[in-house]
Amino acid sequence: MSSNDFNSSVDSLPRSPLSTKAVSILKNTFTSIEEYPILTWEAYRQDLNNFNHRVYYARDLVSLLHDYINSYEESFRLSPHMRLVFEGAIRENTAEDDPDAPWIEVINTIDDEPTPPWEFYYTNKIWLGDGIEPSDMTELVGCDCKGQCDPKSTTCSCLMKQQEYIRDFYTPGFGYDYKGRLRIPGVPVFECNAHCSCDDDECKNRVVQKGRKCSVNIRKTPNKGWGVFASKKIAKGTYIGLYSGEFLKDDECERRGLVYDQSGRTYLLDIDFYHLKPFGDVQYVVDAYHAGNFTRFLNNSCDPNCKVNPCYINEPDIRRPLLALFATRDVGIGEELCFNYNGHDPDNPEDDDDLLGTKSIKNKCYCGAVKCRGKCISLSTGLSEALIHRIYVWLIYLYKSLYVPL
Ligand SMILES: C[S@@+](CC[C@H](N)C(=O)[O-])C[C@H]1O[C@@H](n2cnc3c(N)ncnc32)[C@H](O)[C@@H]1O
Repeated sequence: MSSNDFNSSVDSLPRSPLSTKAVSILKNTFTSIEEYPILTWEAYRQDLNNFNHRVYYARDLVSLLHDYINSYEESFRLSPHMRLVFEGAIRENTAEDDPDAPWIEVINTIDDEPTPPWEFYYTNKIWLGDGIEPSDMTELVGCDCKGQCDPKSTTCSCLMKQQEYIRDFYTPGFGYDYKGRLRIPGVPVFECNAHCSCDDDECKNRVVQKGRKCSVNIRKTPNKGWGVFASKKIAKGTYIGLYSGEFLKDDECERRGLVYDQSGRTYLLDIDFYHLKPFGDVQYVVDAYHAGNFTRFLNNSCDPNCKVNPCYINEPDIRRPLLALFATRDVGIGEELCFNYNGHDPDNPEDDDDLLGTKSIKNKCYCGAVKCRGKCISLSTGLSEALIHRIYVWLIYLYKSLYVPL
């Protein structure tokens, strides 16, 4: 069976109708020298017809591969060869968007299960659920920089956008340092996007969109199901992966949550960040149950080494960030990658109230951390770490402004 069979219905390409705004811009796309038209980037990029912003709808997700495998008897499904099929499916489904990412091995030294359950479509993409509109690309603003974007620029519109959120932290610049590592965990990151004129290869403000560089494996744990482990050292601030899956409205998530609660296993991750508080309660959720990548196997820890960070690329709507995982400290070879499902700071005792107040799954937590709270709840992305950092910066600022040398 050709592997393309499994991907065949994935091409839901919307032909976005040209808005009045875009049509009027189109007329200005060409200037000319004598009778020869000159196409300018400034005009070109504003014509939506020139971009192939592909949209993926959850209704187009395919389950052919796992239906096929699950139709066989257990002896076939539990054959050790299935491991290679699983690893191959990962490579196959990410070849287009993550071609340089290191191979992900599936390892089980605990029991005979060769792979995690065949219950999801492996993907790095976001699949829009029912009632979710595609991003309004007419609103996407790109910068006019040439070559690399400069973190000291006074004109880069992506930097200006980033500054709106990073200014509080008294550390001007992009969300990433020159090595592409996240500078302040929890602060939303605004990467350069498809409408920017900077150089895709050179610009340092493009990290998540370049894909995974770190080496990880999916390994069975003794009492938490499957987990994700570092195959090589991972430096603090390194991008780990995108929490991909179905992008849903919160009401659909509530409905699914009831079902998942029965099984004691959930892959629902709320889009719940401090900068979205003005919009009220959680509006969107990513569900990695039916579609997702290795990040769906990251387990909860009360002393985590990773964190979910909001990241914007080709998305003008502030309520719809991507959920990007980053290492929050240096991670050694063989160490399990985990984040705190509640997004809470493990050093903050007040977080216990929230933990007890939640209505979602409460499993016994097997994270093994010295400061383990004993309970593991549903996934959420709250950001107390960023707030603590902000308070810390304010205190330094206050101290500096009050300090009068003798
Ligand atoms: C997002 S999944 C993580 C991957 C999961 N271990 C698997 O095998 O598919 C979340 C589920 O993993 C389990 N889990 C995650 N962290 C845990 C922990 N620290 N202790 C116990 N169970 C955990 C819970 O069943 C939880 O609902």
